[in-house]
Amino acid sequence: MTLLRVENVAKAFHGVHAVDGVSLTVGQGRIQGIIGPNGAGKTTLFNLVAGVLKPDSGRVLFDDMDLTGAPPHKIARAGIARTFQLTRPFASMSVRDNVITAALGHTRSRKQAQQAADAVIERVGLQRWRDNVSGDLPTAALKRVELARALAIRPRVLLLDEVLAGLVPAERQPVVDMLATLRDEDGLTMVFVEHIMAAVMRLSDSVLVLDQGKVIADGTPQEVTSDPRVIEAYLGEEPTIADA
Ligand SMILES: Nc1ncnc2c1ncn2[C@@H]1O[C@H](COP(=O)(O)OP(=O)(O)OP(=O)(O)O)[C@@H](O)[C@H]1O
Repeated sequence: MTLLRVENVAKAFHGVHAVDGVSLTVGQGRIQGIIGPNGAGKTTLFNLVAGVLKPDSGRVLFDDMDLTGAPPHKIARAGIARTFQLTRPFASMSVRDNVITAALGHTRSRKQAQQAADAVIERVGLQRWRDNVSGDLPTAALKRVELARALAIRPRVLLLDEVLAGLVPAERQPVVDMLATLRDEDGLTMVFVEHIMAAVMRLSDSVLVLDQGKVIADGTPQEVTSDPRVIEAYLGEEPTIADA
């Protein structure tokens, strides 16, 4: 079953076609990777789906609801959550309060929000940091807080924007394993933008490749990484293909 359908969306900034007629369908319980060189339009595409930006044209459909141009809170309430490339927790709040605050977007009951937050904190392995002030956390833990905040609204689709960026290789593997578990055990549908190709290869059911706002390839990880256009536009210049 298709859960998220992006139809021919476009967005230009002062004449720069950041996203130029991109379509995408993501089935329930699938993981969709998005790759491409810097400036390809990946983050802009996320922002169009999450309601941070309104498309100039095209549509965003989620579970057959037309969410095109809807504000971020409405999109979150419909079941689409996102993480940001740069983490954005409230620095002076504890990890637990940060996650409770996010959970309150889903429920008005403080007790339910606390229970949801505690469950999510355990799910992402943040128990030892639970009562720490978020601003004091190392990057790897901050990334998990970002993930926990997104999961706290109990999304049906999770948009992950470079969740592995800033992590050393030893820190990446547990996060990749966690994402695989979220799909395999919780049936969570994910769309993720990532430069670490080992993670893209391991996690993606399907990969969309963007270059200069356009789709240049769409297929299985094996198909797109052997596509000469993708090698020329992206992989050839990036040493990350064999990175762990
Ligand atoms: N708010 C904005 N105002 C003007 N131009 C923008 C804005 N956001 C993005 N752009 C431009 O749109 C194009 C696509 O940018 P975008 O950030 O979506 O690419 P990206 O694929 O996410 O890149 P990266 O891998 O570096 O994060 C770039 O040329 C960028 O400069």
